Amino acid sequence: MTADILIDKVSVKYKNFHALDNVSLNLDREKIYGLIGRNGAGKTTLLSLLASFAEPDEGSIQVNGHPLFENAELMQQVTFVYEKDLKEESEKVKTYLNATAEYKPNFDAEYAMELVETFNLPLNKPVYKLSKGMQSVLNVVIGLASRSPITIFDEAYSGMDAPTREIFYQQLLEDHARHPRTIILSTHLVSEMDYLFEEAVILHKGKVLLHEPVDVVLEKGASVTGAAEVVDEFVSGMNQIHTQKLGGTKSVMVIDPLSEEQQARASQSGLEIGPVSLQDLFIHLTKEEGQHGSK
Ligand SMILES: Nc1ncnc2c1ncn2[C@@H]1O[C@H](COP(=O)(O)OP(=O)(O)OP(=O)(O)O)[C@@H](O)[C@H]1O
Repeated sequence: MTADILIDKVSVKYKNFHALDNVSLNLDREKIYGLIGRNGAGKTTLLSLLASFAEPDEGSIQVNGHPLFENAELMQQVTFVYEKDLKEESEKVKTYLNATAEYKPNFDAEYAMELVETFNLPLNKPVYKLSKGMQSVLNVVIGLASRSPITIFDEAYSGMDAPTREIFYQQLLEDHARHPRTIILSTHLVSEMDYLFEEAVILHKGKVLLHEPVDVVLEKGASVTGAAEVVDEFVSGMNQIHTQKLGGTKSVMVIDPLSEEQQARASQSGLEIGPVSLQDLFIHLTKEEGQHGSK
């Protein structure tokens, strides 16, 4: 089974505050989604609904055309990986993994053992004695080996060091290619993880600000790099969202898409044109009045 998710006009309220405000999203099966948003944007609230931890106050969520909430069969198809507190877990890693496998219908024990070796996870250590990073690894191993049609990683990597995260990203891409499924990655590590995403969803103050394929997002603007004075002249009058300067070289992100004529002119002037970065676009789109970046 693979899964389509239809989130239709969903709102979640805490007293008068809307954590989610009329959110509609259609998530196609087998894609990898990046869910990004500033602190408090509503990411975990949304993902908790997909994990059936709660029901929306308004609107509905359907998976493959069936309402998700309290649907035991569909809930079995969802794995929600988050920074779970494991300090009460006294059983060994091996026992913990075996126990998890029992309620995950697609769990691949052989793949779990491969991951244990790859990440150097100590099978005979009690779970509560694992370092914070290794506890994240255990959560992530369960997420990958569960092979659930809907797999959600909610900032599940914060404890992991950079080389370990890199192994996770590689495993995720390789296993997704072997066993395509819907994967949602919520993260603040946008520039590190953007290459994993097929589609990006930006949540802002409980609303969907953007939902588009990443390659379309990257065409919304451009980075212009070259000799500072040539760059300055070229981008003059354009909507500039980020500037970096190193010696005489300057790189400016603009969010005007460049015409063919402009691209030709840039290359004649010795300028290098690249895509806009998802992170810069995200910062730009969610900037509050009065907040300034490195411009
Ligand atoms: N139980 C609750 N009671 C009241 N407000 C809540 C509750 N849970 C979440 N909120 C509020 O809802 C908003 C969205 O929270 P949420 O945890 O979904 O954000 P997030 O995008 O995951 O943030 P972060 O990136 O900081 O983890 C926040 O303003 C938060 O304070």
